[in-house]
Amino acid sequence: MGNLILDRISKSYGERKVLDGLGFEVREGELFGFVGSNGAGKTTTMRIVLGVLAADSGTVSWGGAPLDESSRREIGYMPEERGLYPKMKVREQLVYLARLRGRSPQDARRAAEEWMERLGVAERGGDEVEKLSLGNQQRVQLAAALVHDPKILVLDEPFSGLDPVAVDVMSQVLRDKSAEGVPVVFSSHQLDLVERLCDRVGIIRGGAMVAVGTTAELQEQGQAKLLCRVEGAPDGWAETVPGVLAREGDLFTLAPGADEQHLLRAALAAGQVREFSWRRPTLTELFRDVVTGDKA
Ligand SMILES: Nc1ncnc2c1ncn2[C@@H]1O[C@H](COP(=O)(O)OP(=O)(O)OP(=O)(O)O)[C@@H](O)[C@H]1O
Repeated sequence: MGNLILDRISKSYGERKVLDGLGFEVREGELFGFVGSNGAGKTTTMRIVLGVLAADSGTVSWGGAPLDESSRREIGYMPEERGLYPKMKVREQLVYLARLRGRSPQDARRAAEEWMERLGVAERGGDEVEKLSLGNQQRVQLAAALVHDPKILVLDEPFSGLDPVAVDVMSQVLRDKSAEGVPVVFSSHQLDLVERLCDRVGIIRGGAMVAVGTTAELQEQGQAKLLCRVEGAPDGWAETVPGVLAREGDLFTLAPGADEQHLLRAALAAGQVREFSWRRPTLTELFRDVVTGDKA
């Protein structure tokens, strides 16, 4: 196995620089969430890892050696523009893809059956891909990424459009693959899911990584807020409390070093205090801060 390392990747389309010295590492056995706004460069990055696109500069290595044609065969890839043959039957297609990556006919057939079963599309094995619903096509697409027993997984928005049951199935498969030691990187706009699932998260903005770490590490960098819920308080009760910088509903942002006891005392004086606790920012809040530039 080994770590997947992207180092100072740059890529321009004509005059337009899309990736600007991007670097990050997906460790073996790690589930890494790759997030960023539309057009930030996620798909471009993944296609460079795959070798479908060439970077202008920078390197991609795995286990200490640059990725080459042979090591790229060990990647399981789920492209954003799903790449199945619509007229080919599900089972045939999976066997074909596994064979293409060098698996024996028996291994390819066995793996196709196993993954169809695991991903809940076994009864559709004899159907043409185009006859499946989009969500089921996506399950087949994941099977296609897994059928050759990849040592690296790169998945472009694997969760988009899936129903909650399929999200759970997909999540468990990714967890299991990473538990086997495979570095798994996937992009997603579903940040609650990324927060729940990933060991580490990288946020890309303007073609560069602006934050990388575990959710807890990123939360350390974000500003904690105070949740203060008071019943029966008049509007504007907190307006003159020292140290309060901003308020959104029951959430208060305090000035650095401000004493939260001022707010508590004011709240007790204003009404019935039902909740009073510090709250770390969610990944969605951190993401907003980072992509709008507040913490970049
Ligand atoms: N073949 C191309 N020619 C010119 N520009 C391109 C090409 N492919 C992508 N781009 C541009 O590169 C930028 C990055 O695109 P990319 O698809 O990598 O973003 P993304 O982060 O995957 O976005 P999304 O979340 O919307 O999928 C975009 O501005 C896009 O318009």
